[in-house]
Amino acid sequence: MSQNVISSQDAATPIVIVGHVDHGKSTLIGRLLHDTDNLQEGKVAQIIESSKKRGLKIEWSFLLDSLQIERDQGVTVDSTRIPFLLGGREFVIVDAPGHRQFLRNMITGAADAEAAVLVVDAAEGAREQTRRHAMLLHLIGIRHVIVLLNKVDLLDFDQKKIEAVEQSVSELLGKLDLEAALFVPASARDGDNIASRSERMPWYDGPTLTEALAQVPSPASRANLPLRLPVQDVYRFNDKRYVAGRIERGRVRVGDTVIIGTQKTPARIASIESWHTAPQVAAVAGQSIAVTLEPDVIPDRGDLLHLREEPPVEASRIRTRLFWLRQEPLRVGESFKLRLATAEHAVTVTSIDSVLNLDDLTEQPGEEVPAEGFAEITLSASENVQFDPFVPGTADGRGVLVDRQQRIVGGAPLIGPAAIAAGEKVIHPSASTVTLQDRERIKGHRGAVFWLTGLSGAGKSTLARGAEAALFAAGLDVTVLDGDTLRTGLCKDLGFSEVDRTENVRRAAEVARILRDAGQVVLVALISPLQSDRALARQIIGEGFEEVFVDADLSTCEQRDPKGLYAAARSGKISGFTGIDAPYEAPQAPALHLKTASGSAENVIKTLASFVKDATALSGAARARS
Ligand SMILES: Nc1ncnc2c1ncn2[C@@H]1O[C@H](COP(=O)(O)OS(=O)(=O)O)[C@@H](OP(=O)(O)O)[C@H]1O
Ligand SMILES: Nc1ncnc2c1ncn2[C@@H]1O[C@H](COP(=O)(O)OP(=O)(O)O)[C@@H](O)[C@H]1O
Repeated sequence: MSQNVISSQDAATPIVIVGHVDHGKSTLIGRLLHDTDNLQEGKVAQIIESSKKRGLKIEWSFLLDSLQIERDQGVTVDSTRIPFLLGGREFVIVDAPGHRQFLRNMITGAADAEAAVLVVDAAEGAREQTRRHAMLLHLIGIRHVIVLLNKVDLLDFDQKKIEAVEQSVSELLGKLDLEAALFVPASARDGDNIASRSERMPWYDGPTLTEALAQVPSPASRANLPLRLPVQDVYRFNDKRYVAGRIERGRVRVGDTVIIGTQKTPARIASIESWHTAPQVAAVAGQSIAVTLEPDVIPDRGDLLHLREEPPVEASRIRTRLFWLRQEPLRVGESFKLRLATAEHAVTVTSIDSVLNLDDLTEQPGEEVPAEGFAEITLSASENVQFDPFVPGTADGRGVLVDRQQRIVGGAPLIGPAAIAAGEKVIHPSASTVTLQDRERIKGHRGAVFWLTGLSGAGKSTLARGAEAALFAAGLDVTVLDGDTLRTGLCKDLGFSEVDRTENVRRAAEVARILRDAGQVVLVALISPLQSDRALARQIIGEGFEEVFVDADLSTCEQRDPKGLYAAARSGKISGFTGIDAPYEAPQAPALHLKTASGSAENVIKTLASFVKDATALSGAARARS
């Protein structure tokens, strides 16, 4: 390599350690760090001291408790990363506290590993979590699995017994389509076959754990992969235009012709520069550089620079794995930004293809992805997206979904282009480029839905219309969706059967959601008698749904009978009337409870209007921006 070629650093090899509770994971980590001389001075004394206090010999698992837990910012949770050196090679132990956190960390890139140690108590054999962890390793795409058969002292180091356990674990892994690279019989507590060969198992001639780790292939050198240089910034300096970015993979040389983004403009690399160095002739993966181009084309932030012969995948419909982080479930039709390296693309979820049940790890078709759910979905982008399909342990295809408030709502590794199946109903909802913040700034308040529920005659329409007038006068953009009004148009095909009422609620909720997304304050006045229907409305609307109980008892409503409907129901002229011969389920915990059986409507209208005003007020920071 010539002097003025910038080289990338060799990365540490991340190893994830998993195992059923009590099978000895923590003890193994403690023992491994100790036997490989990776413990800071004083740590061993500390462990001996705490073990003594509890009347134990040496309890290596105490080490984990005393190690500093690193919590990365953002989406990272409970990720413990412990660096250690083995024969001059750097490793990082990624501790996986529970399968959900493990999955979350792996998907969002917080814990990246290509190799795993699966700890199995040899006396107990594979247990439920062993199966789950193995399945997750398979799902994540971990290729190199070392099975540590721990606590073999409990089997008296007996070759036959140990080989029988090996056989049964091997069968289990086989069923999950996972193959163990190695089985190491060991006792983590005593140190047998961890960093030194056990004298108590002369029959075993395979590697110790540290020898097995040394055999784990190093992370592939990214410098030898096809060039990917995502544009981070374009700026002018001294009359020259510089295109800046970090080389994700591959290498670039002065004189190379690169292709820029989906517009596919070719340009020659005229020079390569980086901070505090003389101009370079070449640079490789891991380096942040600025290049000048000939001709002087202007790429956009997020454009991928690559070589013509080695293009990335390009697609607007993308099969995507998803780990869903938002509390409210994900549904088809929702729009997000897909953040991929420096690029951001507007995307919409066009289908939820399968949802993984985290309890039994079966994949099933699903209508929605629950919080912390794992699924395969199809994303459709408003333009072509360039990417390399997801590979564990690399930055490839590692998308993240971001909502309108710039919060990360899901890890979304991109798997590949999604084919259109024969007969499939293909929809491509478009995503708005007007942000919620823009709308709030213009309107001076938040969008939200206030869902008024109550018996016929309880006062829903009176209160909603009264509050509408007051709020409008106060400058709010407010709309009322009233049952009777909707039933003269959008819902005129619906009656009052349970199915029709559910559909009525669904349509009203969908309309309310659109209006809320447009920044409006929406007052919905529907009997919506069933809890389950109101739960559906809450789910459709998501954030900004407030349930308001308009509460008057049946006899008051019947006395009022403003439309003569109770009389008609009592005399049998209409059937299935709410409160008479159809159910009404009162809300259990409404955001606002308005009692309307006595007192004037005006006072209640004031209460409702002021509740709405408070709930839709912008925060100080948002007001300051507007
Ligand atoms: N069988 C039966 N049960 C209840 N209500 C009936 C029925 N038949 C007609 N109406 C009139 O329809 C209005 C209720 O419509 P909604 O759309 O609010 O009802 S629902 O949410 O679908 O249950 C309701 O209006 P409100 O009095 O404003 O609630 C009635 O005027
Ligand atoms: N405190 C109150 N709040 C709301 N309405 C009241 C109140 N007191 C009396 N009313 C009367 O009750 C009737 C409620 O009818 P309406 O608003 O159509 O109910 P709903 O839409 O729930 O069927 C109206 O005639 C209204 O004037």
